[in-house]
This record gives sequence, structure tokens and C-alpha cells, in this order.
Amino acid sequence: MHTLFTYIMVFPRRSALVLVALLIASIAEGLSLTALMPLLSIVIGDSGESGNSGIGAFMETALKDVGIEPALVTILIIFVGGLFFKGMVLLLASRQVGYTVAHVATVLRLDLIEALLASRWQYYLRQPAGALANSVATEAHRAAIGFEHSANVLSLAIQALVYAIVALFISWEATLTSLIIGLFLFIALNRLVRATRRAGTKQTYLLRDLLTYLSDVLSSVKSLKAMARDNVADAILHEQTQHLEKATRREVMNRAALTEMQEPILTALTASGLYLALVVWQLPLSEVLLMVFLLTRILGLMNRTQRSYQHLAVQESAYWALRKSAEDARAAAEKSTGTLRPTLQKGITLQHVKFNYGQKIIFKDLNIEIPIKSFTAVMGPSGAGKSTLLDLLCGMAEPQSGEIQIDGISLHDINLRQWRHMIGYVSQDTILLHDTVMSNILVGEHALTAADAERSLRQAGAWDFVSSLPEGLQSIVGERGGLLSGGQRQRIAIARALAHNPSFLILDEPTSALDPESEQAICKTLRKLAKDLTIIVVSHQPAVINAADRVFIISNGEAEPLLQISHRQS
Ligand SMILES: Nc1ncnc2c1ncn2[C@@H]1O[C@H](COP(=O)(O)OP(=O)(O)OP(=O)(O)O)[C@@H](O)[C@H]1O
Repeated sequence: MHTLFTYIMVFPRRSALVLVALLIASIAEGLSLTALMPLLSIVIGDSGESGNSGIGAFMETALKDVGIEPALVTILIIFVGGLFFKGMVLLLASRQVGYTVAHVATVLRLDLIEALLASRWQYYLRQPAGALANSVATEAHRAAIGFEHSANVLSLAIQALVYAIVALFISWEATLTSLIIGLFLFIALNRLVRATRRAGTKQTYLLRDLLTYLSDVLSSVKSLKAMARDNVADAILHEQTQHLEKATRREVMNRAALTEMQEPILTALTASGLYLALVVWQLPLSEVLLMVFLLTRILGLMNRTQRSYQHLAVQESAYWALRKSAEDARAAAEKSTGTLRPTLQKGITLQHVKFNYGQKIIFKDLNIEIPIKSFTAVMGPSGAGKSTLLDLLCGMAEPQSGEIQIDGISLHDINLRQWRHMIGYVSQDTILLHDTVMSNILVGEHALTAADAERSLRQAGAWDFVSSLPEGLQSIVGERGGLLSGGQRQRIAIARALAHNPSFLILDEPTSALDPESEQAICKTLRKLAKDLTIIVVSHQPAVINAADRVFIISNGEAEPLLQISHRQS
């Protein structure tokens, strides 16, 4: 019930619209069936008796008032017309429900994606990619279906209530007895709903685990295959899918059990009601038929409400899991404290920077100066903190003490987004999108054009190989850039970093996959670029170190300058 009310609170306007649509559809359905009553009275020649029985009489009088004689043919035409009308209304209602369900899924997806992209880098790093893909794809869909079932539960419950009120006027004893029996059945069969909820929750978490593992395996499938160790991954995936199958079986079994147990019970109740009304209470047949119709409808609606509630129980865990992911991400939102617009006209300074990951000290007292239009190289043993230094420069990590200044202003006081707009970044692992070369360079930035892509490819020394591809800029690079060589991928990544004309270029081991010739070409490019922009490169490659005009060695939490030679004239 908590989920049901939460849906309504989160989507009040949409819930109201869906509810109204569903209620109109069911009223249309109810009216078309109710029109059968006078028809039945006429067919069994009992219209006189039906004169006392509320709705039948009302229908007859209403028809006479609008000048329609309630003859068999007329009533049949009204009945069929009513069904057509009901069909039309149902279609419109279904359209509204469909739009709303799609909208709910979109809202949930965007909410999670936005929260994640706005979260701190350290938080983001800990999120398994497969689980996120699963949340956006399956959980958002299941949560939206859950919303549909919530609306169904509410609409069916309201209908049951309305029918119950009408039936109370006809025979309060029979109505109350039916309601009590219905409620008792509702409680007795609720065990099946609880079991279904458990199966649904299990599916939610099993699917997350499965997708997390699957995406990890897929990203390293080449090396696993090469070592013939893919069978281990296969066995784990097999086991996980079997757990999932078991949970799905449980869900389906409990749903079928509820449906199959409701029907015979409802039939038995109807038969007993008929016997009581006709034999014990000796009520007139038309009235009994009307009552049987209303009571089976109330109990039927109660049953359908429970079945919809059971459907909701299967899906609700997806909604809560998705919501928790979004809330956790929001709680870990990156806090941009600064408001000042950055400039880069003097340089970047790190002063007495201390930084640790938890208990692990990375920097004790880091002091580095990066003048503008310089080419700084950073080297040092693996794990010394070179990539962490780059994270600090982008504001993806914040020092515990000390300061990073851009043109003499603390990065803490600078608007981080504006600062990052000035950065071109090439990461250690070059992962390209499964898209064209052009899309990989422009990555959806509308302000950039094909001319920017060509210019940046030329700057990165990649234009020759891209223009020789059969479709040039429009060539697809394959999954993670798998159709290109490691060196070609790196050069496309450099072109991507240069496309928006950054002022500060950050490169983390940009030539690790290049042959000496290509590496020399990149170094030459970087030297040329350093005339106009500020560059910092993490690298162990002698060619890069030689090309730089400032080199720092990071070790033991500090930075030592290695040499300072000027290539300005070269
Ligand atoms: N997000 C993180 N959370 C906790 N520890 C981290 C995190 N990122 C890196 N580390 C640790 O911090 C240390 C420095 O990592 P960093 O990646 O900066 O090293 P590096 O000098 O770039 O290494 P390499 O040359 O191998 O790339 C490592 O010991 C690493 O295990």
C-alpha cells in the first residue's frame, strides 16, 4: 500500500488522469452491462416485478422518457452500441495509461541519470556499470508498470465500493454478507501476494547482480577467451540465470494460484447466494438476477483488485531499488562551492597539497607550478598518485588541506563547470563510443562542427588515417573502438580533447599504445600546441619526457622537479 500511495504522491496529476480514464472506461463497461437488466426482464416477461427493482425500472423509465420503447430489438441495439462506445472509451483510456506509463519510466530514468552524472567522482567510481544499465533499462520499465497496476488497484477498489453502495440499497443483508466473505477471502489469499512480492524483490536484486557481472565479463571477454577461461564466467552466469528463473517461476506460480483459487470460490459463493435468494428468501427472479449480477461483480472486482495488487507487488521492488539508487546518488552530489569565473592567463599552482583516500596518504606536501603555455610532464612509480594529481586539477577530487590556485584564485572558489569547460582531458584508458569517428570527437556538443572535428584530428595527427577510412569521419569505430588500433584510438581521444579549443590540456599516458614514430608525431603536436595552451602529461615515455619543458617526479607524496629545459625556440 505504501508503494501505491507513494506513486500517487510522486505523480499526482498523472495518477488522477489515469484514474479518471480507467473509471470512465469501467463506467462505460458497467452501463453497457446494466442495460441488459431491462432486456432480461422483458425476455423473461418479468417487467412488472422489475418495476420495483431500482436500476431495471430506472432504465425502462429513462428509455421511455427519451421516446424509446424498451422492446427487445431496441434494447439489443442499445446494448451493442453501448459496447462499441465502451470500446472507444477503453481505447482512449488505454492511450492515456500508455502515455503515463511511458512518461513515468522516462522520469525515473532521467532522474537516476541526472543524479548520477551530478554525483561526486569518488561515488560514481564505485557504481557498477551493469547495475546502472539494468536500473535504467529494466527497473525503470518495471517501476512504470508498477505505476499502472497501482492505478488499476485504485480504480478497481473505487468500482467495487460504488457497486457495493448500489447493492446495499437493493439488499443490505446479502451485500454485507458478501463483503465480509470477500474481505475474509482477501485476507486468506494475501499469503500468495506476499510470496509474489518476495519473488519480485529477489528478481530485482538477482537481475542487478547478473547485469553487473555480465557487463564486467563482456568488457574483459577477449582476454578470458584467449586464456580459455570464459567457461568460468559462463558457469557463474549460468548459475545466476538459474536463480533468476527460479524466482520468476515462483512469481508466476503464485499469480496463477491466486487466479485459480479465486474463480471456484467466487462461483461457489454465487451458487450459494442464488440458492439463498431464490429458495430461502424467495425473492423475485428479476431482483435476484440483478443482485447476483451486482454481488458477483463486487466480489469479482475485489478479486481483480487483489490480482492487480499482486502484479504491483511483483514490480514495486524495482521502483524502490531505482529510487534508492537515485537518492544515494543525490546524497553524493558534487558540491560546487565556487562561483568565480576562471581565467588562465598566469598559471596553475599547487601549494602544500595534502590528499588521502581514506587512511591511505597519497600526497603529504605537494608543490607544483604550471605556468601557462608550458608543457609539463609528470612521472613516477605506479600508484604514486599521478592520475590523482590530474583529478585534483580538474576538481574531481579535493585536497584535505593546501590549495590549488588558478591564476592566483583558489579552485575552491571557482565555478567548477566553467573551469572544466576550459579543460581538454585524455584519460588513461581510451574507451570510445560505439559510433562514428565524428560522434566520438564531438560527443553531442552542438556548438562543434565537422570543421572542428577535422581541425582537432589534424592537431592530433589522426587526419591521415581517418580520411583514408572508407567513410572518413562517418566511419564506425566499433564496440569500445574495437575496429581501430590502440594508437588510432588514442589519437581520436586526443582529437576529442582538442575539439572545443581548451586552454588546459591534461593527458594521462597518451602515447602508451603508440609506435615510436607516432609517439614522436604526438610529441611534436604537443610541443606545437604548447605555444598556445597549457599542457600537463602523465607519462613514462622518454620521448614525452624529452619533449616537455618541465618534468616532475612524484614519489612519497611529494613532487620533485627533474629538469627544466626550454624548448621554446624549437
Ligand atoms: N578512487 C580511489 N579510491 C581509493 N584509492 C584510490 C582511488 N584511486 C586510486 N587510488 C589509490 O591511490 C593510489 C594512487 O593512484 P593513482 O591512480 O593516482 O596512481 P598512478 O600514479 O596514476 O598509478 P599508475 O601509474 O599505475 O597509473 C593507488 O595506490 C591507488 O590504489
